[in-house]
Amino acid sequence: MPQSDFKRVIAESSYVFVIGVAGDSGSGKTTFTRAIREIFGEDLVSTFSIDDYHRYDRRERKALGITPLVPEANRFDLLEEHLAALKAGETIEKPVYNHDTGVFDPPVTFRPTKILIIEGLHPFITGTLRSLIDFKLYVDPDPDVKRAWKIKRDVEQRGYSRDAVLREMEERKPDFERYVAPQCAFADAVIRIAFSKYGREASERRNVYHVTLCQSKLDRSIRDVDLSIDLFPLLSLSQRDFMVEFTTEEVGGRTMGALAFDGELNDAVVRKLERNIEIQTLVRPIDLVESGAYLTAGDMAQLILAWRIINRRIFIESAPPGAAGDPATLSGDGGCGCGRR
Ligand SMILES: Nc1ncnc2c1ncn2[C@@H]1O[C@H](COP(=O)(O)OP(=O)(O)OP(=O)(O)O)[C@@H](O)[C@H]1O
Ligand SMILES: O=C(CO)[C@H](O)[C@H](O)COP(=O)(O)O
Repeated sequence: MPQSDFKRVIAESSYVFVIGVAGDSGSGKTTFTRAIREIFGEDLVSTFSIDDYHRYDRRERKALGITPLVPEANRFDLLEEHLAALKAGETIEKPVYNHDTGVFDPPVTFRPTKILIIEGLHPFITGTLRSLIDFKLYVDPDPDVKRAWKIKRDVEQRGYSRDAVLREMEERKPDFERYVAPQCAFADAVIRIAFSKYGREASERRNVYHVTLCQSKLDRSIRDVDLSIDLFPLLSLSQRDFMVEFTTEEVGGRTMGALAFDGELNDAVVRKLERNIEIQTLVRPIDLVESGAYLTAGDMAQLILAWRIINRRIFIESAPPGAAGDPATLSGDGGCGCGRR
């Protein structure tokens, strides 16, 4: 496929490309989904949370003594049915779980766009769901990062006390380990986030984290895809600390490439990468940071993931019928190395 055709091909194709984002509550799924939506353009991307497919409202869960992480507390059969319909380009009547009230609002009409992102606790839990998702991402912050994020959000924005947040996190832990964490074995990419090696203050004040992007290996090379990172400006312009490291890791019984970043990078290092994504998506401008500013390890991971998603979408378009599934996505068999809680 020639460069710059990505957005046109997507718009003209009937294919609905589904991205699934899995992770615990407060792990950064919504934040990441928002960034991907910005990169691809609001017109191409729609998204919903699979919290809408809870079976019980908050009071009922309390009466039953179960958490929303237990599979039985969710309507995966309905989610499978709806996702299949959306992939076929059909409109659904989607349930709505209201986090402010803890009960269900009336269903809403939901129309798919050419890129659909579903995010939540269990997007990869059944084989049917996995087969309907084209790109699977598992978001995995370290426990102390997740605790800090969740306390900040739930206390400041949702009106809970610090103790209530900590108590709930503790109560959910066993179900998280049992039902959510094992899904990372099915992910094409896992993002791990830890506090920065340059100090927790850098994380809390400037959003600088140590981010590791674990990706399944591609079994093919793709024409017209160029992941350009320019190291020259890093050597000549950067005045801040930065590190990049590549290792291989066992994740969910598979070997994944793990690219770790920490610190802040001069924006010139990724200008070529931004421009390449721009040329492919026709979304302009893709400017994660102002010129002369610094971008964080998290921004870097988002850009690389966006590129990886573009690769997958291009592959589907150019692959012969029946070859669209990436073998790497189908090999997960539990026993995951993530979810280190
Ligand atoms: N990459 C990030 N960098 C800094 N802070 C982040 C990042 N991702 C998430 N956070 C912080 O963590 C909080 C929770 O993130 P977010 O709402 O994206 O999580 P979630 O997984 O969607 O949670 P839930 O499922 O409970 O809605 C955010 O309010 C934000 O403050
Ligand atoms: O895990 C969660 C979100 O991913 C929530 O705990 C779940 O959706 C229930 O929501 P609430 O606590 O608002 O009743």
